[in-house]
Amino acid sequence: MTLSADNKEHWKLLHHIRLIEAESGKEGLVSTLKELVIQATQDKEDGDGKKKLSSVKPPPVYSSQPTGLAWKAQALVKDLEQMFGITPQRTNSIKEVLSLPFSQQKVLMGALVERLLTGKGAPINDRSGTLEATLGILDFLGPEKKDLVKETFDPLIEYYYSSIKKPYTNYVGHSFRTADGSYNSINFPDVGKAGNNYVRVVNSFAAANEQLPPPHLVFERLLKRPENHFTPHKNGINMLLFYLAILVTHDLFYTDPKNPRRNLTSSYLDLTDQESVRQMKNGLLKNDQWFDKRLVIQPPGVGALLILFNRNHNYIARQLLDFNENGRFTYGQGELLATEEEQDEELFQTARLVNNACFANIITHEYLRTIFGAQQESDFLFNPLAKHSSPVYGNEVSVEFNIIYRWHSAIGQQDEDWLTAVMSVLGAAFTDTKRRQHASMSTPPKQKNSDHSATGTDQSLFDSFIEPFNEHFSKATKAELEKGLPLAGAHRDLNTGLFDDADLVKLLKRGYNQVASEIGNGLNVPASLEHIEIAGIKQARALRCCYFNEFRKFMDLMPLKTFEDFSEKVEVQNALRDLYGTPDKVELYAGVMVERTLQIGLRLPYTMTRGVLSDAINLLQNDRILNQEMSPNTLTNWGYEFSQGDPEHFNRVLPRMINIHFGGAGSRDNPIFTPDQLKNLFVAPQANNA
Ligand code: HEM
Ligand SMILES: [Ca+2]
Repeated sequence: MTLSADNKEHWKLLHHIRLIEAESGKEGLVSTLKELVIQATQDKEDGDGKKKLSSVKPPPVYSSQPTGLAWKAQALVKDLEQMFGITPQRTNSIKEVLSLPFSQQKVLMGALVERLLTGKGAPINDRSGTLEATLGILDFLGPEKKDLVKETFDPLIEYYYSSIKKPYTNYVGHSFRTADGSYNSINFPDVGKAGNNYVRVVNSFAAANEQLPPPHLVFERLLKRPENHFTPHKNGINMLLFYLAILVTHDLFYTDPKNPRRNLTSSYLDLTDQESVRQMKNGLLKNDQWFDKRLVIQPPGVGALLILFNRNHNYIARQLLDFNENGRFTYGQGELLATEEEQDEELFQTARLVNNACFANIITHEYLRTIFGAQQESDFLFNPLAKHSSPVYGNEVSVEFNIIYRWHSAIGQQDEDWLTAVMSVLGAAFTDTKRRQHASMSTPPKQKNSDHSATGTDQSLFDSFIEPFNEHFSKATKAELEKGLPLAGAHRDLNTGLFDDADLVKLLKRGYNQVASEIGNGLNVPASLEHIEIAGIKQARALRCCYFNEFRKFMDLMPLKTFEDFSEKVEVQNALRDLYGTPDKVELYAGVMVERTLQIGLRLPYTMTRGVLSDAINLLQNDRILNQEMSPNTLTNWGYEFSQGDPEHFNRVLPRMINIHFGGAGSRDNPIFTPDQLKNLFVAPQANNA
């Protein structure tokens, strides 16, 4: 009998053999295997007349298709198995394999082992008999075949070993976040912890610029928005998006007023610092309260948005206890939780993670989509968490990202006016603060990367602002202030401490209706931020940040060669020339702010975009909790389901949160946001209709 291309089975086999031969470079395989097939066919015809080659079943359809050599080997081995009947029962066929020259045995065994290992991305069918076949063959090998055993088994040992990743990244009992962000990485528990120094990502090796321009000139000539020169955002992005951005940046950056190298908050998107506003009962937070006093001078819509998360936490905690899945929140004798305190802790931590999952949902479904210019109701989803990673190192924010995340140029007209008013009241206190801060920059750098002596976050600086601020802007009564920090334009119920839903919605709407400013090209930062920006420039210098072009090179971007490449505004090009002389001497702070912008979505300057995306992906993928604990197992079935968003809104959770938590402000006939508005919350309505 000869192999014939007319016979479907033969043809298929020959085809596989040729492919394997071509890819493996093992010449002579075809002829040897041909002989084998002939023998096998005769064997079948002789020994078992009913079973003709043509009656051999075609290879099964694999539910998932591995690619490349692995797939071909898989198909080949399947065919060979069926023809030879290589099973532990068919020892004759195995002997035939062993009678092959050594080089061909290796190829055949290699194909079998490869078949065992073709799980990359596609699940392995462990019922295929391949393991039995391989072991069946090895069973026959005497000591003279030990090389073949080794070649067959080495990859298997390596394979079995490597399916459990080292170092271990998760321990039982570490499902919850710690208050200060430590132990996010089990292996490097200090990484990303509140109180650490900023990381330096880009080392500078260029000569220092000994003629740095005075910071006030950098602000004046490159950053400051000239009076009455507001440029509305060309894609109509509204301030609500930037309120969300402010929550993100406040969660990641909180420079110690006494030490510009140090970050007082954790480097994870974990809605940090909630411990101090806990009720310490039933896992609840105090009504409409938050910890971070820095938010008081922000546009009040930022506080309203944060309250949305506070209310979300309490809603989640109540639901968790209500459902009490598998009795996991019951306490008492014979229960998992012994005391009411343990119940509070378990509920608090679980609710915190569900809330955190909602925050992550909003980052991927609203924030990143907007940055990229996709509609929120869209199939496009840029989700760095989609494939669960096994983060070893954790995340630590850097001085570079602190700079490229300062989007003060985006501030809209209404919020600019608000800030001008705030600064005119608090200005003196603020400037004074900054002066003290600068004095501390001249102290010699600490060698250690964190200061463990600090306990908690010192907010005393902001305490002095609260009273004059309240007097001028929120006008909360003493009784109201006892219920929590003030918010301009909103009042608390004296019994519950809750703000009025309608007040909060008004504040959110102020952001929703307000078009932001263009961000890049320079000359867009409101004048009232002068002191804040100057402090930022000085901080970047004190921390010896790299040059703008060094940062670009680090990010694999072409350095800019001319000042025309920087900004489209001629006055900015000229100012850069006057202040820095040559493009390579432009400092990172100024460079990222004045650069030309992408045309889509948020229209961020190019280098900022590149940096922010690298940062965001590292932030999300290096967070153990976001990668490994966002499951029904940790969040409960209900909690997980809730955090996955509303299928009717492309799995966004934000519309549901607004309707549940600010529900008192709307009705069926007069919803808080119309269905159309809900589809795109981050484009101002006037721009949306344009
Ligand atoms: C809308 C009104 C805003 C106000 C009133 C405001 C105010 C401030 C103030 C006062 C500081 C200095 C804090 C200090 O040095 O102690 C600051 C820093 C900062 N701002 Fe803003 N900001 C606003 C918007 C934004 C936006 C939209 C972003 C970007 C998403 C942003 C990102 C940052 C960052 C990253 C810092 C550095 C934080 C640190 O190092 O602690 N800000 N801002
Ligand atoms: Ca944080």
